[in-house]
Amino acid sequence: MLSRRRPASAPATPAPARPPRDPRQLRRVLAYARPYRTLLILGLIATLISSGLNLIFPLLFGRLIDASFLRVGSTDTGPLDRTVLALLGIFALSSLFGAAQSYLLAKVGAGVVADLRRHLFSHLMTLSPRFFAEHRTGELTSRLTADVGTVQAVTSTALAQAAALSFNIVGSTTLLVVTSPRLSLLTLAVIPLVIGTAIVIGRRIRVVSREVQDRVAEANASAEEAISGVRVVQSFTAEDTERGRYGQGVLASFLASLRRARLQALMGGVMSFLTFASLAVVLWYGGRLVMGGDLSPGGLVTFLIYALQVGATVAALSGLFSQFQEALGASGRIFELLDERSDLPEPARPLPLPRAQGRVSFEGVGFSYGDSAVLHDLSFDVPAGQVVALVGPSGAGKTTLVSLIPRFWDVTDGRLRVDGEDVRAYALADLRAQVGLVPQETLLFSGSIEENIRYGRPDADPHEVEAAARAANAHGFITALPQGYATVVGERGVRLSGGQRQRVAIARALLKDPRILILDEATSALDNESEALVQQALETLMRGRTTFVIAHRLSTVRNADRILVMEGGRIVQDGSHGELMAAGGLYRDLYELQFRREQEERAELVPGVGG
Ligand SMILES: Nc1ncnc2c1ncn2[C@@H]1O[C@H](COP(=O)(O)OP(=O)(O)OP(=O)(O)O)[C@@H](O)[C@H]1O
Repeated sequence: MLSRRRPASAPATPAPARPPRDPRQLRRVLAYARPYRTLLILGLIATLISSGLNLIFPLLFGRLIDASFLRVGSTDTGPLDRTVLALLGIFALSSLFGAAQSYLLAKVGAGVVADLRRHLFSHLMTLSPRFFAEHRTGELTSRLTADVGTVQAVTSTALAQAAALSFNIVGSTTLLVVTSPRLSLLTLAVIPLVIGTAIVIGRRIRVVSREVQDRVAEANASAEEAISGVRVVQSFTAEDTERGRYGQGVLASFLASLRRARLQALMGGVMSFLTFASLAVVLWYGGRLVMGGDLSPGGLVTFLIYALQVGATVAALSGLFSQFQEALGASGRIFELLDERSDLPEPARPLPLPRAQGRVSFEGVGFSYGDSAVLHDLSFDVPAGQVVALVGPSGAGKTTLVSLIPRFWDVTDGRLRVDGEDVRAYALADLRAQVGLVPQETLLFSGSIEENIRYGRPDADPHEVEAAARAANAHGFITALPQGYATVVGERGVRLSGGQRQRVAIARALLKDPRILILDEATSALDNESEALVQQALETLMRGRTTFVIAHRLSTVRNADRILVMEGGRIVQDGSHGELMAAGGLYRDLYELQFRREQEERAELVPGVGG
């Protein structure tokens, strides 16, 4: 793609600013659960029923104890039998509702995650190259996977759990007090201690959790770069460098995870100590009440179970609290992306552009990437159908110039017109539908060759696909493949040669039939036969279209209607090959340096060709 090249000076991914952890975000997250509200409410009801049932069983347990232990020697097992039956019934119902809850809520969670991922991805697709120059791919995919996953729980299980736990805590505390007010006072004294610990340690855990996520995202980003550029890595035998880079990322996330694990262990330890210590105290004091005849043994058991329930509920609530906080962090990062707006504004009332003629005019165009001015005061007019070659030293701004035409970037100064109207007056999609792009490095998507050719016009019929492939000199090699047009090409079309990939890309552009064409000529040499086929295909493609070609080959330059010579972001020469040769200057220098050699090599390779 035109925006592919990121020079060394391009801004590295800035350290992500901490997104505001605004509790209002939760409402935004919950909005994603809205389409599933029926399921959510059913899940909530199931949760409440099952936790309500859980409130009854300690009572029955107490009764069970009194019905057996206090009746040593009695033969009437009736009360015991009935109590056990009731217990079994309650367990059965509670498990049933528990299962219903878990399924219903999982369904909500999965639905929310799917929607959020789709939404986030579709939003990312609207953003401009500027955004992608500032964010690393791995970081973005990590938002799509890890962060969305973190948010999932909140919209489903965590929400229901919070409701159930709150219900539970009110219920079991009330029953606790009813069972024994004096014991309750003692037990409830522990609770502030538990909550205090949970808040203090929980806050640290949240900070560290966020760090874990950040480190994982960074490690992902470097893995992604190394994997997608594995050939470059291997060709530079830079495996160790990459191993080191990724290893460091993994180490950082490992260390952060360890810190989190330590805090979690501390929290768990403190909590369980508090739980068991208060249990011991309750047993001690409760035992004295039973000895004094103020409480039955069954009553003490009932009390103990309620007390345990209260403790467990408080612990669960604190866990839930940190889960909510984590989700708040993750949703912050997600909404940060969702709030990112493309810096390419769409006109409120776009001009229609059914089929452009293809006239392109630059009027005093200037362009800066951020603060660095790259193009200065460019003015020229290209009539429809003309072939313009752009030549100039590296970094002169050729790629930048052509990427203004489909509005990958907007001009900073002046005006760029297509068919006499400012490009910003058209709908972006309409404008881009008129512009075809054949980049230097062909990107084929994973899928069949046919799908790849059809990419720019999904509704094309198979005949049109074939006609485009024929015109691009690709039909021959495609039909020679075992599966023909249905042959699946790898992630980056690795199973095709460079020249074949280019011809598929040319077929793709032909099928789209754009009025304006941008070619970034490949610099890497193809063998002569392949090059001739590609060249021929390109000529077919250029026919009748306004073409801008970033030219690296002499033949392209010489056949162009017009050559724009760029240097330092300005057009320094403008004319045909003959005119520019006659005029002398940069073009002739470039010609002598760059193209003359090509000409000579050719002459040596193929006697009689060249000249
Ligand atoms: N995304 C970007 N952010 C910041 N600066 C950029 C960006 N892309 C290009 N530049 C800078 O803009 C200048 C022009 O780059 P451009 O790629 O347009 O040159 P070019 O003539 O196409 O070079 P080449 O022939 O090497 O491809 C260079 O100095 C480059 O460093």
